[in-house]
Amino acid sequence: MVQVTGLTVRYRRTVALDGVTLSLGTGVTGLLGPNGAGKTTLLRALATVLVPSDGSLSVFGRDPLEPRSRQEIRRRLGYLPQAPGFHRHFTAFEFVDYVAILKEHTDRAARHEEVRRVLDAVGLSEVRGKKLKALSGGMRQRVALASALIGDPELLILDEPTVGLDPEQRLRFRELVAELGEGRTVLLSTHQTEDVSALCHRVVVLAAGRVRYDGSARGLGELADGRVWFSPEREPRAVAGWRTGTGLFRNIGAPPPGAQTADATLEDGYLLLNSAAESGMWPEPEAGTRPEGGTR
Ligand SMILES: Nc1ncnc2c1ncn2[C@@H]1O[C@H](COP(=O)(O)OP(=O)(O)OP(=O)(O)O)[C@@H](O)[C@H]1O
Repeated sequence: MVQVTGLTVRYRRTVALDGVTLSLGTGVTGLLGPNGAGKTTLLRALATVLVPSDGSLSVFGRDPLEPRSRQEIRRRLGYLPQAPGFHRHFTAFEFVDYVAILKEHTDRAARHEEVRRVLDAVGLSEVRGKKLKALSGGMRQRVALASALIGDPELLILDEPTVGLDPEQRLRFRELVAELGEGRTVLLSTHQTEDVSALCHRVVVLAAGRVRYDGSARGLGELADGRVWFSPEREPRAVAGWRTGTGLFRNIGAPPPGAQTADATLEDGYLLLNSAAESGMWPEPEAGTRPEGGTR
């Protein structure tokens, strides 16, 4: 569905993506990475909003640099940007309808039916006549998701879609994305490791514009197997650690002899990967390869 090869994006002197190679197929893939890792840049390149400096990109087997292909790709993908601009005086219906018009849905009756369908899919049928300025942040986020669903896209690109959602809304959102991932390709960029654990069969971790991990969600957690332990005091040998509610420190890294290790989570694996790579304690994988333990 999507093939990215040696993708490089530079903004003046900043190298936002540095030779990223990956492919995406059906299902939900999580994209994790610290601030500034290049996640949004990768998503924008895939959504054909941004032209890469180097490397190649193929979406639905087409090259987005070619104008006709780009148009075709845009018709078949849904993109939820990080900070979608809202026209506050539009109603939810008018906003999604406006996006549908931009997506060239010209038949008015069919378009309105599609707008009702996507608003229903995100659970907003009841408030479709309300102005966006009167909706909560979480509801507005769902309006944005609804507009990304116009035309039932085969590829969905979601940039931090759960920001500002309360736990119940996040749960609903997870259900919806899990459903959408059946038979579609969904790329979900997020800082929420719980969302990735709950939703994604596969995870790509970016840092400083490079792929640090590309493999199963379980495999990312497994990187921290035997490397998580509790201690009464802060542990200088831990690459990451914090005091928990019980007063004990939860540490990630190389445990001292005799330490009782705890079950590792995906977040532990992610933190270990980032912290260890930053401190040079973890061998940095080549772009597009998986570190040991990362199985698909
Ligand atoms: N339009 C731009 N002009 C100049 N530099 C940019 C631009 N957009 C992004 N960058 C830089 O490129 C790098 C990657 O940014 P990007 O927004 O892709 O990261 P991110 O992983 O999405 O971060 P976050 O998690 O904070 O959203 C950063 O160093 C950022 O400052």
